[in-house]
Amino acid sequence: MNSKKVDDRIPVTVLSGYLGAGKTTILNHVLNNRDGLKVAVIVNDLSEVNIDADLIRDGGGLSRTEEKLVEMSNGCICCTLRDDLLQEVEKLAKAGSFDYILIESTGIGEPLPVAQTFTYVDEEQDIDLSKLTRLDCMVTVVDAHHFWQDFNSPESLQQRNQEAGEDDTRHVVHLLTDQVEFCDVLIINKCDMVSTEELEKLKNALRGLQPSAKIITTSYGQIDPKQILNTGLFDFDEASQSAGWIKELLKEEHTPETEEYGISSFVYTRKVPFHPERLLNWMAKWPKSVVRSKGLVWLATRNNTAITFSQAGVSRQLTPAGLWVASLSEEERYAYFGADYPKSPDWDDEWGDRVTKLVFIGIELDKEAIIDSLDAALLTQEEMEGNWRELADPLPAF
Ligand SMILES: Nc1nc2c(ncn2[C@@H]2O[C@H](COP(=O)(O)OP(=O)(O)OP(=O)(O)O)[C@@H](O)[C@H]2O)c(=O)[nH]1
Repeated sequence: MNSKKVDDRIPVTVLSGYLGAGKTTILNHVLNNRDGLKVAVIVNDLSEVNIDADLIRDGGGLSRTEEKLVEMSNGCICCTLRDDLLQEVEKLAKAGSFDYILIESTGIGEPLPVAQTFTYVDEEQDIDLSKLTRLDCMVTVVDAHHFWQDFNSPESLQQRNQEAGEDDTRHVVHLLTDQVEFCDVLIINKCDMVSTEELEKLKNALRGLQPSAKIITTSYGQIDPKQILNTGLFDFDEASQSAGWIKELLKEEHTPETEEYGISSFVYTRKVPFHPERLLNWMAKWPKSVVRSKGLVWLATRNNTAITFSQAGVSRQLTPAGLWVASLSEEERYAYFGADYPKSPDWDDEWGDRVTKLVFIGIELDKEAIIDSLDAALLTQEEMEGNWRELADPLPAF
């Protein structure tokens, strides 16, 4: 007897990617080459008028009787329309008449919360999509022609009138980074608009940001549908850890330089705090070769607070991440963690878990110059012995 378990859950592919990257073009191409699959399509548009839905209705060749196009407008499926997405997908899956669900997210949508919708049980609505559906593939589409312009832009979505709501303070580069760092397949579209050399450079940089995804290059979305349908690629834990900076941080052994694809990355680790003013001066003269960096920073003047450092393109941020475990009293540690408080691998008797640990990803990185200039921003021996509170600190209070 064949004991192989048949997975009868309906597979789902989600397309994300910044505005105008080519999601609808790809979707229509895939629909026109769907090889008999009965497909339900969900198209999400931030505005009231769902233009993409019209384009798919006109260009996707969906059967009016056997297939379905669901429009989700006036919001984003990763936030305001999340509940509606749950309900729509549940309805489609329960209908039992489709072989596949294809979702096109809005250009300003983040893929991670959409993926979570398929993997977590929604207690409030009592919907567990993981019983009905199988998230097959998270796809991010990148515009080869516009990528660098957007990635290097200091603009926020609000400045471009593209925000999801009044409290949406995201910058374009953060959105692009979130989209690229969370996917199984990365489609570089509009390759007709760049030279071979430019494309190679872009591919290298994207490979550094996202080392796990399959990268496909195309023009006008002319991909083989098999590359994004029934791939079996999605795995939540893997996707959550697929960003280049996480991979580098988790590596047990740091291979000195990965010259593969011309990209290199390294981790800068120091158990000496930074002088805040010198660190800010260093950040102001940002090394152009660095595409992405992220990690934790130990600042002398904020000795109790671990600080997250995140850079993508021209955007650089220092934000509080929480207290160092070492800054807590024994009673506080007990209250937070019980008898066994976590000791990170970087723990030492003098400073506990305080550490600076930064991942740098870039093209043709001058690693030694970066390390030397960062070292010059650490406290000197003399400063280590002085009063840290008196050091110049231009950062705002957290
Ligand atoms: N030159 C060129 N143009 C393309 C390519 N792919 C799509 N386009 C054009 O780019 C524009 C945007 O494409 P869409 O497929 O609508 O992009 P989208 O990501 O769905 O856009 P939004 O829904 O606004 O986020 C359209 O005018 C397409 O015809 C391509 O590979 N090369």
